[in-house]
Amino acid sequence: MNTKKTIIFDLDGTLIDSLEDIALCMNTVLKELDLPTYEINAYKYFVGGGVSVLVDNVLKDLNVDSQTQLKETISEKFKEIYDLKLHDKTKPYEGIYDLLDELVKLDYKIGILSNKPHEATLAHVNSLFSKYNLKEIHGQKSHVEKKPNPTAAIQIANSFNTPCEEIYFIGDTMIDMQTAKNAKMIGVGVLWGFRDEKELRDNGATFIVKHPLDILEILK
Ligand SMILES: O=C(O)COP(=O)(O)O
Repeated sequence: MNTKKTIIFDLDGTLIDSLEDIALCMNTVLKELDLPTYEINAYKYFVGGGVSVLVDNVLKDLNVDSQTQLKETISEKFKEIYDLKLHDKTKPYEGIYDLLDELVKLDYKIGILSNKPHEATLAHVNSLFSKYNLKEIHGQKSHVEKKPNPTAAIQIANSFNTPCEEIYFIGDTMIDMQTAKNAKMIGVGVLWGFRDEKELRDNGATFIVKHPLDILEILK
């Protein structure tokens, strides 16, 4: 029987499908500033590294002066609009509630670690997952290095009093698989999110799953 009973989930692209709301908010900002916008699917490759990487990605093909100032303006406006919006399109992926129900029944300790700003992470988790009463929910905080730096993942392991080697880290991008590797956790790459199997395997995924409930098979 498996004695490993702790799981850390990434948020965007793993627990929740947030792509459209992120894309709509960023496109609103870009339009406001008379900059080119992007198709929703392009954002699959822009998201994962936090807001600053998202902004770098939307700016990378533009030959604009004073990028730093522009970057700051876009980041601020994006955070403002994203915080205000009701995120009506953001939903857990099909099968996520069933998975969490099972994990709670099996007495798993569950944490969430996102590169989404901390306040937005809390807001989403509180609105969509409050019934699970999760104790370790962490977004990007100014004083903690973001993923793939392992610091926050290791802090969660310490709070749960579980050795890192026994923790499953579930995510949908290379950033998550690198975080798992850097924290010496077991990386599980999911294929319903923003990236493909090759990226997840190339970045150290120990397991790959196609549906949330497949995770239960790994835990057996
Ligand atoms: O908002 C982001 O860039 C990433 O968020 P995630 O870490 O939950 O995937």
